Amino acid sequence: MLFHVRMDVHLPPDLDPDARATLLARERDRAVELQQSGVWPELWRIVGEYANISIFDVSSNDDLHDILSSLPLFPYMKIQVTPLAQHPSKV
Ligand SMILES: O=C(O)CC1=CCC(=O)O1
Repeated sequence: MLFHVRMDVHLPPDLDPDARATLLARERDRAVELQQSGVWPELWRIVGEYANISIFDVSSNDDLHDILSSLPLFPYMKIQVTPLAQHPSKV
């Protein structure tokens, strides 16, 4: 099952710089792990925003929820999920 996911990151402005760096490194490691496993085939920065557009390829809604909530930045992101289906005109 494919899902289009938009993640908007809202880190607290007063977050300790070391804690911020550690959090972002953990997020990157987890994102790389999920990309290498094949469940996160697309990850794009939205120009001019601290946000991304991603495609996830997972087995269920629950699987996607578990994956998104495993992200270290999950507490600091607004996430919008759009389930995708086949388009009849796609060649
Ligand atoms: O920077 C972002 O868009 C949030 C994020 C998701 C995966 C990652 O490495 O950063």
